[in-house]
Amino acid sequence: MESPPDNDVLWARSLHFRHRDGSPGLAGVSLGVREGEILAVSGPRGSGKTTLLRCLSGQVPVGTGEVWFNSAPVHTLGPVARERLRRDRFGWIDPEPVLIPELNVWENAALPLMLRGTGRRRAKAAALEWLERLDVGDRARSRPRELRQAERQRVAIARALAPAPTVLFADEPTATLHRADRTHVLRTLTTAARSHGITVVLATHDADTAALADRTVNLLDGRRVHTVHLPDAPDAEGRAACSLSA
Ligand SMILES: Nc1ncnc2c1ncn2[C@@H]1O[C@H](COP(=O)(O)OP(=O)(O)OP(=O)(O)O)[C@@H](O)[C@H]1O
Repeated sequence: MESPPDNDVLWARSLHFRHRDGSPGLAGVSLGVREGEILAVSGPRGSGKTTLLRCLSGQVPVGTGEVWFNSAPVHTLGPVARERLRRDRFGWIDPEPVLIPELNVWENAALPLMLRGTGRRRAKAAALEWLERLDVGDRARSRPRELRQAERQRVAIARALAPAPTVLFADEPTATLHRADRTHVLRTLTTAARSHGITVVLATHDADTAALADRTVNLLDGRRVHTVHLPDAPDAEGRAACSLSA
């Protein structure tokens, strides 16, 4: 078995994935993510970005292929070990914020730290620090329903960053935000990741968002491609231009 390169924090080889209903998800994706890197996974809707992030983060078991984290196999782990890995080493941001309505904002942001065993006081301090950085510190005692959507997404991002995960998976984290909010939140996220050495895998179909990353991997129909050029208007045949990788 080929071993992953030492400086890749995540490494995947020939990932194939089919959804439960038989829909194709991934068709032989290989990639490496270097430590501290911000990697954009780009491609049009339905190209497999979310599926790839879910496979890399151990949310779902891969069909065939390998996923390695810090030179240890993830693809051979059972559900409990994968769950522990996700809790202790990974962070996740969904396109839409999923917060617990019964908890206030700081409790939501502190929850992953407390689940890892951090005491309530320290978890609260870390949560408040990140909420401040994301400009929602003044909403710390509010319930999620009292916040605007953009504020809720900032809370979800603070919650993902507070435990300083080794790898943060961000699935279209600013897709639902207005342009001004989007730029600010993305810059906060990438600056925070760089200053804390957090590796980020960022799924996006937006070229401006991908431009903030160190490197971009393009997907189309569950495969890696060299380029995915999405013109403003569809070309003569109504399709985006693309070229398949070897
Ligand atoms: N749970 C599911 N069951 C069946 N098919 C699915 C499921 N989730 C995704 N798919 C299909 O798998 C393919 C890849 O979907 P995926 O969500 O990974 O793409 P994506 O690039 O993240 O798209 P988007 O930008 O719209 O989120 C699509 O054809 C999609 O319809």
